[in-house]
Amino acid sequence: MNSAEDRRNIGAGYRNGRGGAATGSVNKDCSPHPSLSDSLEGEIRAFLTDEDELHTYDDLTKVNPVTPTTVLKCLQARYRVKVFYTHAGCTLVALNPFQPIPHLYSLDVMKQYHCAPQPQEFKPHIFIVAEEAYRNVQGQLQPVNQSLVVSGESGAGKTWTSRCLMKYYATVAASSSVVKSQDTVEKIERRVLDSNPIMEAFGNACTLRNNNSSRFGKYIQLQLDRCQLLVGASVQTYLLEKTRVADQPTNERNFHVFYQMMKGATDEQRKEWKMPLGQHFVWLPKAEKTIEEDCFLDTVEALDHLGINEERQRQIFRILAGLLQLGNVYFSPPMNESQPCDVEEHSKVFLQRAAELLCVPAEELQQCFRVRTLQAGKQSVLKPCSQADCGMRRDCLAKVIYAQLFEWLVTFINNSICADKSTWCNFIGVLDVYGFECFHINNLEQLCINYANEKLQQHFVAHYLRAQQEEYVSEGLQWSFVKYQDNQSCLDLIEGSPVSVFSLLNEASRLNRASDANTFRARLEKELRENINISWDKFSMVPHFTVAHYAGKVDYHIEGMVEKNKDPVPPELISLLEKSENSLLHQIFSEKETDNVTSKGLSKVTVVSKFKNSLESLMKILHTTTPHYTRCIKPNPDCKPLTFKKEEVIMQLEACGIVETIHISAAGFPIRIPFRSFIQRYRLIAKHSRLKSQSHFSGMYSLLLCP
Ligand SMILES: Nc1ncnc2c1ncn2[C@@H]1O[C@H](COP(=O)(O)OP(=O)(O)OP(=O)(O)O)[C@@H](O)[C@H]1O
Repeated sequence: MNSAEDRRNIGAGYRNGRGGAATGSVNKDCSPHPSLSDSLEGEIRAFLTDEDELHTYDDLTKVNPVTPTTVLKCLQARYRVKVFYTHAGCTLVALNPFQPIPHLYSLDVMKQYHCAPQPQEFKPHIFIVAEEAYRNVQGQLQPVNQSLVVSGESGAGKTWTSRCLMKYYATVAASSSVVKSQDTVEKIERRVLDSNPIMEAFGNACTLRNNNSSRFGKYIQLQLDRCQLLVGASVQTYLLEKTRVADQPTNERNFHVFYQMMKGATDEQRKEWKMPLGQHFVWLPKAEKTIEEDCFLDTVEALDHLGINEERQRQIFRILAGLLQLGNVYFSPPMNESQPCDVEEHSKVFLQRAAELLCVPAEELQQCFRVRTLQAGKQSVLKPCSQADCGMRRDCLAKVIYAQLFEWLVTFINNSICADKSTWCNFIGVLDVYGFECFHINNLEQLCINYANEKLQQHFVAHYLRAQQEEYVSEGLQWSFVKYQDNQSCLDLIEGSPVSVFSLLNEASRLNRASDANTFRARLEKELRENINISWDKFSMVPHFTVAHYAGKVDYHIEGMVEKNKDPVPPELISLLEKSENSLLHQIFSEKETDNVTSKGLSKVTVVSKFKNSLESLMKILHTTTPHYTRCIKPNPDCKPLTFKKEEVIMQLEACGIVETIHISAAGFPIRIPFRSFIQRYRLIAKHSRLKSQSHFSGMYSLLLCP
């Protein structure tokens, strides 16, 4: 990876081209011409001299010259005086304060932005983005539906921002209600907002980078009726990191809900869940740590509001308690290899408790872990599992139960908050997906997460950086192209056809034998070595491949990747769960055959295929909406209040191409209205002007330069 300094130098070649579109004077200055770079250095120095002024730049398009250094300095100056939002052309940059700033998000502030004739004239704020999207729906300009894309790395503030947006709409889109009784409106807003604590309890966890890290992606569609009132919502989730249930990375925690139960249970519940105070659970690391999100009552209250009755809640918590018990079950190798493994003596009590809580016979549960049933023609043959296999089957049971329970909850939430299609006509979508991840060891989970980020970056590039410039050219405007980093070749590497990392992974997953990491690595190298985005460290002993993502290089370990992609569930486990006397568990596993779990326990669809399909559906939705981008920035890696680390920030700014965005925004035409709407709207005032004749317009849109 380049150092921050290197990248700063690359970026420093750009200059502000404000107002330059018409004259074609946008300088993409990548030339090493000494006099040019000298003069740029001079301009930068001159701009930075007036330090007291730097925080006043509400919109980075006004910075001159626009370079990574000048942009960074302005953001730093603003952060110092506790100004956290800044416009960057079409994007809003949100710096995480890492401390509560209540006055910034009060009801009064919401109302101010909502009621202002020109909210853009107010200080930059996430409410401007929210209000702009809302007014676009009111204005019915095509495309009417809106998407608010919130991106940034882990801990940057995406979930926080999404919650804030939802609260905004729950306030402004309901408070003007006169049509519905206060009761109904309150109920739907409340339900929509209550979906957050539930999904966060079950889908978020404390990681090294964020105490409340979302371990899944979500797109929330807020449904608006003809009067732009919030009448419902629906949630689409993406790729829950279910491995965390049975395997928590060092110094990280399991999903919040387990800690909430452990800390918030009443004596009676403790007894029911077989969770005595002080009991150690292997799958509950760092239980001594207390965080804000450990509040069990909030989750229960939200479950109540969403209409999950007491009995259902009991079933949910019993299942979760059963999973915790499973984590304490260990196996020892048998004396004789032809015999199944033994459950370790001190584990037996946990196996018994798990069986009771999951409402399945303990004997059968034990058998499922220790013995595999093989089909030989019409005959079934029983084969003892190795010690490692027993552990894998235990983990697999926990993961499949947790993932299906999460899915059931999301479906329940949707049934509870989704409005009837006849009652809503437009929507505002809020997208909050996990940020780009690069750990010491990365595997399939990180590959999928980073692939999702590549897709979103591509959407931004295609929608804004490329399409906008192409449009100026097609409109016959004089425009010199601003260079940007296009990530298409990285996407081709990951998902392209006929050969890509995903296609090769799927090919290896289809083979009916255990995969070998070195063989897979050799296959990748043979097929993909031409692609500039993939490389290998020749001296590494660990089978891996390195992908150059738009946000940086990531090494992926291959060991276990193919198995993860298959995500097989032994059929015995599913058959056992179908028999559970916990009616929720029984319902989850017997009512429907999900994509990945069939009654035969086999995976029909690989993880990457399923993920790719769900992302493609998301992209289709995004393409039919008007997007609004918010880039959340994490000012320091330690989540310390009001601490701004330049190196951290510059890397994030560069990764999302903020300088290029500012250039294009500054030089371009920020307002675009389709001709038909433009003429409809302004015909009246143009009686004698050329507007009457469409022949004067060559392109699709009226492009307006802001003053
Ligand atoms: N505008 C804000 N005001 C105050 N605190 C904030 C704000 N935005 C974020 N935070 C703080 O930063 C923490 C991390 O934010 P958040 O959980 O939204 O990050 P994220 O980008 O969603 O991370 P991940 O990708 O790991 O889910 C929050 O828990 C909150 O404490």
